[in-house]
Amino acid sequence: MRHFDLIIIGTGSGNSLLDPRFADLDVALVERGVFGGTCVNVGCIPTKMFVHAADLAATPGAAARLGVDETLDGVRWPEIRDRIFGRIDPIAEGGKAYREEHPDNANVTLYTGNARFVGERRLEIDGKETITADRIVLAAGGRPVVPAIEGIDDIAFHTSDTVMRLDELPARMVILGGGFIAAEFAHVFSSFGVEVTVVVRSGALLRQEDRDISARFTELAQARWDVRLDRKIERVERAGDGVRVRLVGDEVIDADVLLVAAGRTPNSDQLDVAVGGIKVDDHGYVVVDEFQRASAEGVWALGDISSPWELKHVANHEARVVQHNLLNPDKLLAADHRFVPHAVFTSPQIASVGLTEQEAQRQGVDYVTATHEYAGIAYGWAMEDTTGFAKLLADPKTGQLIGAHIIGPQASTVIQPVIQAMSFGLDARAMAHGQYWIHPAMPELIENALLKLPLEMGHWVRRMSDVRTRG
Ligand SMILES: Cc1cc2nc3c(=O)[nH]c(=O)nc-3n(C[C@H](O)[C@H](O)[C@H](O)COP(=O)(O)OP(=O)(O)OC[C@H]3O[C@@H](n4cnc5c(N)ncnc54)[C@H](O)[C@@H]3O)c2cc1C
Ligand SMILES: NC(=O)c1ccc[n+]([C@@H]2O[C@H](COP(=O)([O-])OP(=O)(O)OC[C@H]3O[C@@H](n4cnc5c(N)ncnc54)[C@H](O)[C@@H]3O)[C@@H](O)[C@H]2O)c1
Repeated sequence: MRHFDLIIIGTGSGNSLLDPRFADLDVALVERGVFGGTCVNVGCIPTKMFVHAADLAATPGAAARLGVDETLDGVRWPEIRDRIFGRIDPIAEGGKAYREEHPDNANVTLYTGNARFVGERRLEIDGKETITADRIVLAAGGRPVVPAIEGIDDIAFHTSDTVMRLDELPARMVILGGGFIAAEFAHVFSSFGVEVTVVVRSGALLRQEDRDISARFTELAQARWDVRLDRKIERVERAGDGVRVRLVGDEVIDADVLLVAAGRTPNSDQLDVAVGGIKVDDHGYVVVDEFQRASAEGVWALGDISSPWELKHVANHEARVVQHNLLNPDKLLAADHRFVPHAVFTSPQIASVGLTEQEAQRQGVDYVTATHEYAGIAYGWAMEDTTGFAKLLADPKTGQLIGAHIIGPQASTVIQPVIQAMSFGLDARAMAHGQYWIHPAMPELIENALLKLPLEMGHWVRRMSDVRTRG
C-alpha cells in the first residue's frame, strides 16, 4: 500500500490542478478512461468542431433568401470525423505522456484504472492496489443517463460518447431528449442531411431556458425536424440494421440510429464515496461547501461530480478554487456561483445567464423585463433575421440586471457584456448610457434591450452628469 500527499481522481479538470507549485508533493493521478476527460475527448471541443462544420453545411439554405445561390455538394463524414479526432486524440496521448514521462512530473504517479473508496482517504485501483493520501480531490465527472426503456438492452444505441464516431452518416436518426445534447446534435446531423426525429416527454424543447426562448426554439425546431412533444416511449426494438421506437399510443418511428440524450449523472456511486465518508445529495452530486470541501476531512470535489451545472467553465473555475485552497490552507478562497452562464450551440444559438422569468416568479423576486428583436438593430436587420431576440430582467429598485436570455446569431458572444455587468454589479442604466456601442455591430442588441428596461432615470442621470462635469 502506497501513501501519497495528494490523490486526484479524474484527468479532466482535475489534471489542470498540477503545476510547478505542487512539485514538492507526492501526487497520484487516477484515470480509468481516456486521458483528459469529457470536454476535450467527447464533449465541448469535438461537438463544437462538428457544429462549425454543420454551420457551414447549413449556409446554402440561408443564403438563397438573400440572393446568394449556393449548393451543398456533399458532406464527407468519414473525413470530417477523422479530421476532428485526428486533432483531438493526440491531445489525450500527449497529455498522458507528459504526466508519465516528462521530468516536470517526477513527483506524479499516473494510475490507469478505476478508483473506488475502501475507507476514509483510502482507495482501491481496479480492485488490486490500495493507495491512501492526506488529501484527495474528486474530479471524476459524470456519465450519460440511459433510461430504463423496455428493449434498450437488446439494441445498439448511441450516447454522446459514441455518436461522433459513427462509421457512416445514417439516413435517419431518432434522438431521445430535448436538452443541450439533443439540440446540438439535431443541428449537426440534420445540417449534414440526416432526417432527424426528436422525441421529448414534455411539451417543449430546452424547457430549462426562459419560457420565451424555449417556446421560440421549439417553434423553429418543429419547422426543421420531426419533433414529437409530450411523448412517452413504450419500447425499442431492432428493425433490420436499425431501430424501431414504439411510442405510447401506437406511434412508430423507424431509424438507423438511436441517440439517447437524457441527461448525465455524477460518477459518485461508482466511486463508492459513502465508504469514504463523503455525503452526496439526492441526485448523487458530492456535497461541497463554498470552498469546494466535501464532508469528509481532507476531501475536495470539483466539476460534474459535485456541480449540477455540468459545464466546463464551472469545472475550470472550481478547479482554480481547489488549486488555490490546496496551496493556501490558511487562506481559503470561496467559489463564485452567482452568475453562471451557458450557451447551447444549436441553430439559432442560445445563451443565458441569471434568472429566467419563471424562476423570478417562483422565487417571488421583483423584476422588470424588456425584449429586443435582432430585426430591430442594424446588423440583425441587414441579415434579415426574423426570429432572434434578447430578453433582459432587472431589479426595478436597484437597476441591477438579474437575467439575460438570447436566441439568435452569435448569442454566446453577444451575452458576454451582460455577464460582466452582472458579475461586477454594473447598473443597467450606466451600462446602456455610459459607454459607446459600436455601430452597426451585434451588441447593439443588448444596448437596445437595456434602453427599453422601464427603470427610473432621474437619480441616475444626475449621477452621470456629475461624472461628466467633473471629467
Ligand atoms: C456532448 C457534450 C458536450 C458538451 N459541451 C459543452 C460545452 O459546449 N460547454 C461547456 O461548458 N460544457 C460542455 N459540456 C460539459 C463539460 O464537458 C463538462 O462539464 C466537463 O467536461 C466536466 O469536467 P470534469 O473535470 O468535472 O469531468 P470529466 O472531464 O468528465 O473528467 C472526469 C474523469 O474522471 C474519470 N473517472 C471517473 N470515474 C473514475 C474512477 N472511479 N476512477 C478513475 N477515473 C475516473 C473519467 O474517466 C474522466 O476522464 C459538454 C458535455 C457533453 C457530454
Ligand atoms: N453547450 C453546452 O454547454 C453543453 C452541450 C452539451 C451538454 N452539456 C452539458 O451536458 C449535460 C447533459 O446534456 P443533456 O442534453 O443530456 O441533458 P439535459 O438535462 O440538458 O436534457 C436531458 C433531456 O432528456 C429528457 N429526459 C430525461 N430523462 C428522460 C427519460 N427517462 N425519458 C425521456 N426523456 C428524458 C429531459 O426531459 C431533457 O429533455 C447538460 O446538463 C449540460 O450541462 C453542455
